[in-house]
Amino acid sequence: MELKIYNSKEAVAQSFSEYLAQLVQANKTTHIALSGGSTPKVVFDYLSKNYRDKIDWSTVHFYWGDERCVPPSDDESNYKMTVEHLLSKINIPNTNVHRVKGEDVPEDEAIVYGQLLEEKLPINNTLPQFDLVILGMGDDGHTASIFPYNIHLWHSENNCEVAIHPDSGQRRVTLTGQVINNAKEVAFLVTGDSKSEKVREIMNKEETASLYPASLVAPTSGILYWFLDTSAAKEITLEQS
Ligand SMILES: O=C1O[C@H](COP(=O)(O)O)[C@@H](O)[C@H](O)[C@H]1O
Repeated sequence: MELKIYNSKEAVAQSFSEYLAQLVQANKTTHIALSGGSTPKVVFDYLSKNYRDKIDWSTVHFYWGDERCVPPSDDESNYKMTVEHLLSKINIPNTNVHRVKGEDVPEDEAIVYGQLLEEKLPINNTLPQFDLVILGMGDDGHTASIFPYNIHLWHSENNCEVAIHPDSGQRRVTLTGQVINNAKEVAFLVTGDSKSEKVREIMNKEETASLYPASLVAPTSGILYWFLDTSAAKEITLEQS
């Protein structure tokens, strides 16, 4: 695990964008699972402004680590956020964008999307393998759409599951642990004060950390990055990091 800490959200976006550009350049095709949330939005803005012509987007295929079960025109849609902040501003073929159909019946879409991953991605260790899974972490320690109260979904034998947001009751389709931990590389993007407690518990390997799905992210490849700003990282103790 590699911890990368920067002074601001913008500096996180800059560093992550450099990392992404190098990864794409090193591969003929790069399959990436995207995250929703506040930090990816800043990263997408940075990429669209600074890497519009510096990345060959035709070699990149985008998927989603989780999606809210709403139509793609809904403000809650992770796909819509990505279109507005990145996809509409770069030159990427539509055929390279593999969205979760949030408007379909969630239980059906979880199966369909799991099959799509098996068709589109290389299979390694009998499972679809992303080159990169980008993750956020909620204030409650959730990642993708696996929440502390339904942490058992992480261990599902399916590629995707339906999860329900604990407060809003909103249904979501989410990747499960077997696919996330099978990725070649996984990168968390986490910023802001409200994340610092959970970041500390996870980084310091405190007993409570096991309650949080984000603590279960441990790709078998061993390549895991946490891109943090100083606000999110402020409670990590030096000797533990
Ligand atoms: O609901 C979601 O939240 C998490 C974390 O988002 P953040 O705004 O707290 O950074 C995100 O990873 C996930 O994709 C999204 O659907």
